[in-house]
Amino acid sequence: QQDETDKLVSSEFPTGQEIGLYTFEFNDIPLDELETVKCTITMFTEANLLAEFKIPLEVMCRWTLSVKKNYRPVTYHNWRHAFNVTQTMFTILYTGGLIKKFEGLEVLGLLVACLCHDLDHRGTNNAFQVKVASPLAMLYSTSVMEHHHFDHCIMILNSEGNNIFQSLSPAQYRNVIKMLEHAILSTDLALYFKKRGDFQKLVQSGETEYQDPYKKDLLKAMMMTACDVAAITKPWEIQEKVAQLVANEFFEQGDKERSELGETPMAMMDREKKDELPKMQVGFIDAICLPIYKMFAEMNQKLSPLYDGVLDNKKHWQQLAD
Ligand SMILES: CCCCn1ccc(=O)c2c(N)nc(-c3ccccc3)cc21
Ligand SMILES: [Zn+2]
Repeated sequence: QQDETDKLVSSEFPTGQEIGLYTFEFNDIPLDELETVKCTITMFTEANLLAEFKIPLEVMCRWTLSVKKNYRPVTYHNWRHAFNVTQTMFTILYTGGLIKKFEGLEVLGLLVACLCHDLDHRGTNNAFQVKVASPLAMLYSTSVMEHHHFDHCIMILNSEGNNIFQSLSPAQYRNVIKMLEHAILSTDLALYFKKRGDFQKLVQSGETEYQDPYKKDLLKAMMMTACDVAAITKPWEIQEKVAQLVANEFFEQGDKERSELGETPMAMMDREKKDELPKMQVGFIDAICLPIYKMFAEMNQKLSPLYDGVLDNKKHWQQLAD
């Protein structure tokens, strides 16, 4: 652990421009693991967070390596998913123009929340935890996995030499931890459905400031969801690969439901219905994706590349479904 951190601290870091960090079409696939770690540190550096919050580079490197290590090598909900979600948040802020609505501490909270939002994911969803009465389901009654992801995030911050918040004042520390909990819990899609009606009203009312605490929290929650499913907005060559990863992880859960529970899994998780994937993709896009990216595009036209990306992918999936 120490030598890995030392090597990273003394290595060369790419600039955001060089690696396309500011584009919605960013593609992690050509990058190796070490490059994804360096890109993560470049995001925090170029957001001026290491300087503003006096985060020693060594602590930043050690913490980033710890976060990566605490993602399991599952098919979809792995380190690369967290890395991609974080890069999307970075681009929504800096290229999408939302940065001017937030203080530095909020930007720190949002990027840390993205990187940690699926920590220690087992490749199975909340319903599965409850069905198998997993230890996590015994701990938390709602948003089971999301509570665990937050808990795991705190555990890493409390580990020796991993506290990137070490220079924060007690008030700042309390504030950023509260923001982490809110942001990570809001990645439970069940909460997105509850909240998006209110966000829709806000966007339609022409709200542009989002400075009122309630409005700002609602915007942050919607930003977390927009980043969490952003793979659906990527160029088709990337989207079709990621969709297969998501489907395969669903199928692996379906296999467990058959073998461990003797249950027939829902269609989305039933590999025997894999030829229905294109139709299910269209359903997923219509139900979850188009609404949220349409709202963001209406809020700020600099965010329309996300909406355009989903529309393009819907066409591809529609053709495959016909
Ligand atoms: C755990 C939630 C994952 C949500 N998700 C995030 C990003 C994506 O790109 C995609 C995707 N392309 N497809 C699906 C999907 C697959 C099979 C049936 C229904 C939906 C989900 C998805
Ligand atoms: Zn996620």
